[in-house]
Amino acid sequence: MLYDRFGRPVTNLRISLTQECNYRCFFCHREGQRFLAKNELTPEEIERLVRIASRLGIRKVKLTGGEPTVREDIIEIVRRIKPYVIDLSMTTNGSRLKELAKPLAKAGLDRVNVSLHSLKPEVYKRITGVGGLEVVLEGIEEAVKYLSPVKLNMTVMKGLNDGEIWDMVNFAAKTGTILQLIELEAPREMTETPFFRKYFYPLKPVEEKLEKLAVETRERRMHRRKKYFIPTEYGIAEVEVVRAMHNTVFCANCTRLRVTSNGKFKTCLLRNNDLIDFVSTMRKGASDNEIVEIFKKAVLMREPYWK
Ligand SMILES: Nc1nc2c(ncn2[C@@H]2O[C@H](COP(=O)(O)OP(=O)(O)OP(=O)(O)O)[C@@H](O)[C@H]2O)c(=O)[nH]1
Ligand code: SF4
Ligand code: SF4
Repeated sequence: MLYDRFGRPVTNLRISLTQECNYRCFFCHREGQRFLAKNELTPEEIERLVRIASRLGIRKVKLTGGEPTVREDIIEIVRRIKPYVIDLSMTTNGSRLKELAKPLAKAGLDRVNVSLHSLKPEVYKRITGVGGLEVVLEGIEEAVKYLSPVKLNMTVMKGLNDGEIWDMVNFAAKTGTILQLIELEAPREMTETPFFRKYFYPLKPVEEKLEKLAVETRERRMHRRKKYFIPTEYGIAEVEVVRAMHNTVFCANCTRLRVTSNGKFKTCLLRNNDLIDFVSTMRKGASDNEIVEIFKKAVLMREPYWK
């Protein structure tokens, strides 16, 4: 197991497979990547990286984007890396889940997180820039059959979807999914922008209400996020709250290292000076041990963002 200078173990890799996306969500953080040249990692390179990571005790991998399912070789990637991974998940906008849920599960994907910021077609379109809510709902229905758990990611934004939180709680119970309520987040220097001020919707009061209503509460190791079990007319809804802004506990319990789609380690979502290239070395014929050294260097550069 690798530990950083703050005693935080690195147990997860978040691999961005591409910067491309078929949506245009106006608040998109693109996993903290900015203006990268395409140069995407190949399935072989991703497999090699994950195999080396497993030697270092990293057995949880999340595939992200952009939108990971726009890669035509997504099934191959999942199939190649599953042998090294205990918990293999993906975060997706859900637009291709209807046709991909079953083959992805067959290839070895364990679970999926689907962005679902609204149940109203017009609001969904305003947020994603493209619409297509119906297809995503069908994709979620299909995903529940083959992947477990299916989580719904709802980024809550003032004046847009903040009135839909409780509808979404019911929807999660009804569909047997887990709801993640996500507070809008941004690097320090952007928190005073008109954009952020306009849409930031603090989830603390919502969390206090969930706390009161919950029949049970659990705490996850990662980020010490709380999970609430809320009774609804459809049964119990599981609700997680992701509140990263100014949250020192969240960062103190951050156990993930990011990998950019063009082959660099990225130590934190919100930093922009933290990239360590590994793919150039890999492409020059480096040994596994040389890649391990780059891994260690990246882990030693990790620092909690809010502290
Ligand atoms: N600041 C920060 N925010 C994160 C981090 N991980 C996830 N988030 C936020 O949580 C949102 C949802 O993340 P997902 O990709 O669905 O994954 P997750 O919920 O973190 O992971 P699992 O619950 O294990 O599936 C992201 O869009 C971010 O806004 C992190 O390490 N740091
Ligand atoms: S679906 Fe995800 S990657 Fe695509 S634009 Fe929206 S937030 Fe960004
Ligand atoms: S250090 Fe904090 S802000 Fe950075 S990735 Fe980890 S949890 Fe997110």
